[in-house]
Amino acid sequence: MGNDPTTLLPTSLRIGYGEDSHPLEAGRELWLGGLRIDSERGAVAHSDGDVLLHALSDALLSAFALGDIGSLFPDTDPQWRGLASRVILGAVLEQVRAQGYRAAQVSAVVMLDRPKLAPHRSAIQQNLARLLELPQDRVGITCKTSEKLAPDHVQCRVLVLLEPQSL
Ligand SMILES: Nc1ccn([C@@H]2O[C@H](COP(=O)(O)O)[C@@H](O)[C@H]2O)c(=O)n1
Ligand SMILES: C[C@@]1(CO)OP(=O)(O)OP(=O)(O)OC[C@H]1O
Repeated sequence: MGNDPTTLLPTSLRIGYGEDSHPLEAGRELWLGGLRIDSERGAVAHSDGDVLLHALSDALLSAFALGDIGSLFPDTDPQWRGLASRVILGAVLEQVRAQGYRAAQVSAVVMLDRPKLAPHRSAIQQNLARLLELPQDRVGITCKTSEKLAPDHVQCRVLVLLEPQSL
């Protein structure tokens, strides 16, 4: 590896993992990855209930042991009611930048029985890539049904790899 400053030392990489889930209810909006998805039911939440942005934000915070989005935006605080989750992600990305890092790759699994998400995958991927300033092929989105094990919930798991801004 020598003294080449561009050499990628394994210890300079960070990894973060996050999860989120919300119950589904008729008359609520369904937000995923910063986009509103046409659906008969949406997430019951204090904010817009975007499980993908919540799990991603928690994964980014976890990479630096910075707590979780509930500590930054407590759901007991009325000022965060109806909060757009892109605001949460924006605040978290500021913290990531303050550590001298940026996202390098994201891998997300969204679990939802209905509606079908595959038709929205590319739009969600594109929006996440834009928010994270990443090429689209660095944002993987897997859509899964729960096989009717959790028909009344939307869930998400996210793994994120981070690299120093200096690379
Ligand atoms: N809400 C969803 C869930 C899944 N899909 C797509 O359906 C395929 C099969 O899903 P399984 O859970 O049975 O593995 C898979 O290709 C998913 O992309 C979907 O579009 N929307
Ligand atoms: C985002 C916050 C704050 O509005 O509330 P919710 O929308 O209920 O979502 P959750 O995933 O429980 O995350 C933490 C919260 O404090």
